[in-house]
Amino acid sequence: MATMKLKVMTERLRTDFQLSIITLLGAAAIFGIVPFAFYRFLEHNYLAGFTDAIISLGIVINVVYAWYTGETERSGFVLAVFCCIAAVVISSLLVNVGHMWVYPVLVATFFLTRPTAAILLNTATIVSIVIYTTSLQSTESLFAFFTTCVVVSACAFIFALRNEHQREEMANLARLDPLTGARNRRSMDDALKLAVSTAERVGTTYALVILDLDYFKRINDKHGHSLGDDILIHLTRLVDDSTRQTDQLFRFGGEEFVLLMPGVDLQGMKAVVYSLRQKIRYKLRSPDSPVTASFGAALLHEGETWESWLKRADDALYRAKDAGRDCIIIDDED
Ligand SMILES: Nc1nc2c(ncn2[C@@H]2O[C@H](COP(=O)(O)OP(=O)(O)OP(=O)(O)O)[C@@H](O)[C@H]2O)c(=O)[nH]1
Repeated sequence: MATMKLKVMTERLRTDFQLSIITLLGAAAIFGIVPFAFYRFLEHNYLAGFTDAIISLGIVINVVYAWYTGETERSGFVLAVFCCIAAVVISSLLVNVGHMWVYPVLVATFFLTRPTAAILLNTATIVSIVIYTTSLQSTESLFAFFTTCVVVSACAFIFALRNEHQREEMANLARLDPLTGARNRRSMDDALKLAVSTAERVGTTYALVILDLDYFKRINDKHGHSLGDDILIHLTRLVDDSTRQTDQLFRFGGEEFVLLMPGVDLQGMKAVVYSLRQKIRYKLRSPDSPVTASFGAALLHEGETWESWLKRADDALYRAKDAGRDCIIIDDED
């Protein structure tokens, strides 16, 4: 049981970047601040000791909240605000050393919350410390403090931005087909599962269309793979431009695509499929002939699993191929 829980926690840390950052910064803050809280009490500086204790408690509550609710965005923002306030309070309480705590806080804000919010929080923190702290009296020390804070914030900003960009790219690589930019098979499985659970919960209707280009092997063999690739890319654009923003296109296999459409009934599904067939016929061309596609379509039935829904659409596609290609079979019309 304990091993199972540990496994789940490790998996959450591995897959949820924001949660791992909140936990890591939380742990670092606790290990860094708690010894100081004891030290302040021992030297009878009770105000600073209580402040350190309250800061540690606030951080722990925030980390627990993030783990318990999964609301890491809100928790990260609250933690960033809390750490900034703590840095200002500690700077004004501990003359000479207090303002040193601001540096890790200025870095942490960029990892806890969005860049714009972090910039605003850092600016407010730096200005408040310059106003309230008594240890920065000379113009030189004020200037040095201000400059180092800006340099630290700028470095953290650039690093956090690059990090976010790389994470987005990696997420896209895991989700998208590299040739066409359509979503890949893995995200299709997730989307179909989500569609089935949404239909059960709120009763949304869903349509599924599988389309497969006809005699694509001949096009490849006759005109080369790179022309085949261009046709696949063009097809993806054509379907994207012809469908709603809420519709999702997935590359199911080589020249086979799946279109998932929420909020669509039988008439709506037929209208989309017939119009797609026309557009493919007239807009996709190999050098010597038009390109055509066969379609299998099915509406999601009540209580049905996503696997059986996909199979009905796939069976309809096979019947469309058997019927001579360039053909549409709607499963729900049988
Ligand atoms: N250019 C290109 N071709 C691909 C890609 N993926 C798969 N294919 C080709 O798609 C062709 C699919 O051939 P088949 O499964 O026989 O299908 P088909 O020729 O379209 O015949 P029907 O579907 O029965 O009409 C094969 O020649 C594959 O090499 C790709 O990414 N790019």
